[in-house]
Amino acid sequence: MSNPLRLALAQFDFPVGAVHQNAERIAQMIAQARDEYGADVVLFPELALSGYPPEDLLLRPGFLADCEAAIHRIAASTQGIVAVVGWPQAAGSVVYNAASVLRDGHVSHTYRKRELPNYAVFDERRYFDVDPDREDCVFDVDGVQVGLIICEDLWFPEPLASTVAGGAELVLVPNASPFERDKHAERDHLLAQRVQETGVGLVYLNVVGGEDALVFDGGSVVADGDGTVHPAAAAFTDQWLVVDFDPDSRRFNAVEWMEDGDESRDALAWRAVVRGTRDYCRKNGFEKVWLGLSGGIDSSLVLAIAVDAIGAENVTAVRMPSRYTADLSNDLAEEQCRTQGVRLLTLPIEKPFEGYLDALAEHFGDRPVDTTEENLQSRTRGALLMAMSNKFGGLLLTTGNKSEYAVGYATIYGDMCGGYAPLKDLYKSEVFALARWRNTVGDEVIPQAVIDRPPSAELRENQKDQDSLPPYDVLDAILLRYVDQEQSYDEIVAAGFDAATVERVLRLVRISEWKRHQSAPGPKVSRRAFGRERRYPISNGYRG
Ligand SMILES: NC(=O)c1ccc[n+]([C@@H]2O[C@H](COP(=O)([O-])OP(=O)(O)OC[C@H]3O[C@@H](n4cnc5c(N)ncnc54)[C@H](O)[C@@H]3O)[C@@H](O)[C@H]2O)c1
Ligand SMILES: Nc1ncnc2c1ncn2[C@@H]1O[C@H](COP(=O)(O)O)[C@@H](O)[C@H]1O
Ligand SMILES: N[C@@H](CCC(=O)O)C(=O)O
Ligand SMILES: O=P(O)(O)OP(=O)(O)O
Repeated sequence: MSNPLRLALAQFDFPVGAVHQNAERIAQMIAQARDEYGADVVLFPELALSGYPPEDLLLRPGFLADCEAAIHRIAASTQGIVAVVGWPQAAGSVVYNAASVLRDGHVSHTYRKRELPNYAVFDERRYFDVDPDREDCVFDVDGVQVGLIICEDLWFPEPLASTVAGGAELVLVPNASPFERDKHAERDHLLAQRVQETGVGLVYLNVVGGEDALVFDGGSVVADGDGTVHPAAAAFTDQWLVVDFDPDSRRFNAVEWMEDGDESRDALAWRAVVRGTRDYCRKNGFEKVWLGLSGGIDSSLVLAIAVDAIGAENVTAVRMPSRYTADLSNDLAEEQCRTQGVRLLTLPIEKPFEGYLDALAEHFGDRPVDTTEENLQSRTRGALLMAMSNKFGGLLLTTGNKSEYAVGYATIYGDMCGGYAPLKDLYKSEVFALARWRNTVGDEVIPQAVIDRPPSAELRENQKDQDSLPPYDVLDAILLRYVDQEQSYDEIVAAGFDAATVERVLRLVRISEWKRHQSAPGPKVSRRAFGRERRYPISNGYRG
């Protein structure tokens, strides 16, 4: 009979680039895991020391040297416990995505990741090398053989199989796996499969927190050697997870483990956009946010996200009526702010808009009114909102959704003004669904009338989105196939969509690439987000 091994897993946020602060925190956490939880082993997420993804910071020799110095400082303070810490390890002219085993004041082992993800949001081969020796990492902790692999290694059978062949009874897997709707089920399936292949106990620890356009959900999990995958830890929640591993049965027993209350797709998506917004503000030094509130669904949802993210007292909504703004728009904006306790300012745009028109009149002559004047209203709002954020501080949130970004249905330097776009990776149909879901939790923060009214830019008399775009259910279905699933024009038409509509939508997506290149970041929620994941050329001759 062997004694159980106590493991403390640090499901926390380790901000990118904050090497010194991360190192200090990691050292404190190691002591806490030992003293408060009596842990034998404490595990940190992938590249916890540098944060993930450190991107081109990895090209700076000084950054790599700081990481190396920090890992040795942490090691020197590690006594009475084994700590596993992820960091970027430079060795001559190459860099490894590494995790080191720290104990008794020194680095006892360093494992180098073998499978470097280079797809979707990942570009690890730009920065890291694979060690040609591909050595496994297995170390002894109180008679238990503990193995170590890193994130993508688990998605291939070989690294785990060879670690187990090297004697591991328990394998630690630190991760930096960004949130994506539907990924949880895939992860659980993967873990079950690997455990069934090897019979080893598996610890999957994921980092948590928003980092620009990525949000890491945590959602860490352990799997027994007999194939049982335990319930995941609460997603988007910073917490210590403490488990005992029994080497005889190869089973885990939770000591401290908070699970999710609601793991539905909408609940997770909500928490992703809220966490992404909160962490973007926090990591960039913003306590307060601004937004233009129109009485439409997008700005209404962004308001609710902002309130959940940083608190009603830190949000200012601005309604900015024009000659085309319906009374209902102004009333609904007021109702939302009242329900949520948000400060509402009113800044009519009529006068500055008139001023622009006057200034341009001589040059425009008798040219007919067109989208120029429509966009000018949006730009007037953008200029005023940026002025408010300049004068009083705070971040302007921009309210565009994935459907609008896809087809360029937004005014550049107008409503696209702003530093962060919470809805950027949610199609309009998903915006509606999420608004309905949010209303099921507590107060009805998005008035039903906002959900029911037809979307409108209100930039001309009686304007409706549907005058210029296909109905959103059709548009989003085409976009999902074209953008998220990489289907061709022929495939989409073969699926039953009207050929002329498909051609129009695909053309709009193509010609608005330049707008997306200039757009604010927003949290990835889907399998194929614009930005670092879907990188298309602006000048692009491909049709298909
Ligand atoms: N969400 C909404 O409901 C909403 C809000 C505002 C505007 N809108 C709509 O969005 C549309 C915006 O109109 P728009 O796109 O013609 O105006 P825009 O001003 O956003 O973009 C047009 C301008 O972009 C520039 N441009 C075009 N292609 C370019 C390229 N490849 N590289 C660099 N610059 C380039 C040109 O200078 C052109 O004047 C309008 O139909 C408006 O009603 C919708
Ligand atoms: N009347 C308005 N008051 C404040 N903010 C507004 C108003 N109209 C539009 N906005 C802002 O612009 C975006 C995009 O508007 P669409 O209605 O989608 O064109 C909106 O979300 C507000 O932030
Ligand atoms: N396939 C992995 C790769 C992550 C990584 O190696 O960082 C994921 O998405 O979770
Ligand atoms: O951007 P909003 O809030 O004005 O929503 P809609 O475009 O649906 O009117």
